[in-house]
Amino acid sequence: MKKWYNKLFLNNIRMAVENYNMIESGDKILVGLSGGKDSIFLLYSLILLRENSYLNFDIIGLHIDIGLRIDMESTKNFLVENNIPYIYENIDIIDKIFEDKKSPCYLCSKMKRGAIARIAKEVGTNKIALGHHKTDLVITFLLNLIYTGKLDTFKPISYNEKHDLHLIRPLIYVEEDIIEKIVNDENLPLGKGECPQDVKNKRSEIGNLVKYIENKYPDFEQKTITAIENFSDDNLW
Ligand SMILES: Nc1ncnc2c1ncn2[C@@H]1O[C@H](COP(=O)(O)OP(=O)(O)OP(=O)(O)O)[C@@H](O)[C@H]1O
Repeated sequence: MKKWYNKLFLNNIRMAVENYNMIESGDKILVGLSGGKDSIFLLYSLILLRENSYLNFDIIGLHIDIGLRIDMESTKNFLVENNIPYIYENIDIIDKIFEDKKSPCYLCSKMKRGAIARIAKEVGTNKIALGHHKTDLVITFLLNLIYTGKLDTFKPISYNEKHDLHLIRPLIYVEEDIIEKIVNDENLPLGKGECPQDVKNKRSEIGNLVKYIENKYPDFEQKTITAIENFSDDNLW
C-alpha cells in the first residue's frame, strides 16, 4: 500500500470504525458489491485495513443480480487474487421493480437488503458492510429534508434484531472524489453494465445540488456531517 493512502482515506476509515465500534477481531463481514466504484473501493479498503491494523476479520464479497446481468467477471477475479470468497445470487426482480413506476429504486433497495440479510445468515456472517460514503450521507440528508420534510439520514452502524446482524458503513468519512481517484489509480474492477434508473433518479438530482453547494461552500459536506454528529435538541424546536 502507498504510504500516503493513510492520510488520504485509510485514517478516516479507521476513525469511523473506532468511533462507532464497527469492526472487532473475529468478525465475519459480508461486503455488498454492486459492480459500482463505491463498493469495490470499500472492499479494497477493508483489505488494506486488515493488513494494516491489529484487527483480524473475515471478508466475503456478495453480488446480488436483480436481473440486470452486470458482468462481474473482473471483480470475481480480483477477489480470487486476494483470497476473498465471492458469492453471486440471482434474485431476478427486475420486472416486479419496474411495475412500480413511482419508486422503483425504493423497492429495489428494499428487496436487495432483504436478500443480503438472508444470505448473511446462510453463510454465517455477523456483519454486512455497505459502500455508502460521506457524499451519500449528505445526499440522503438533503433528500429527506427536501422531499419528505424530515431531518433524517442513515446511521453509521445499525442492528437488525430480526436477523441478529449489524449493518456497517465504514466509508462515512470518505468523500466521493477520493473514491473515484483511488478506483482509477488502482484500476479497481468495475462491473460492466448499469441500472437504467441511475442517471434519472432523485438521488442524482440531489447529488448535483450537493456538488453545486460544495463548489460554492467547500466545507459543506464536512459541516453537514459535523452537524449530524453533534446534533442537540436544544438547537431545534
Ligand atoms: N446488487 C448488489 N449486490 C450487493 N450489494 C449491493 C448491490 N447493490 C448495492 N449494494 C450495496 O449497497 C450499497 C449502496 O447501494 P447503492 O445502489 O446506493 O450504491 P452506490 O452508492 O451507487 O454504490 P456503488 O458505487 O458501489 O454502486 C453499495 O455500496 C453496496 O455495498
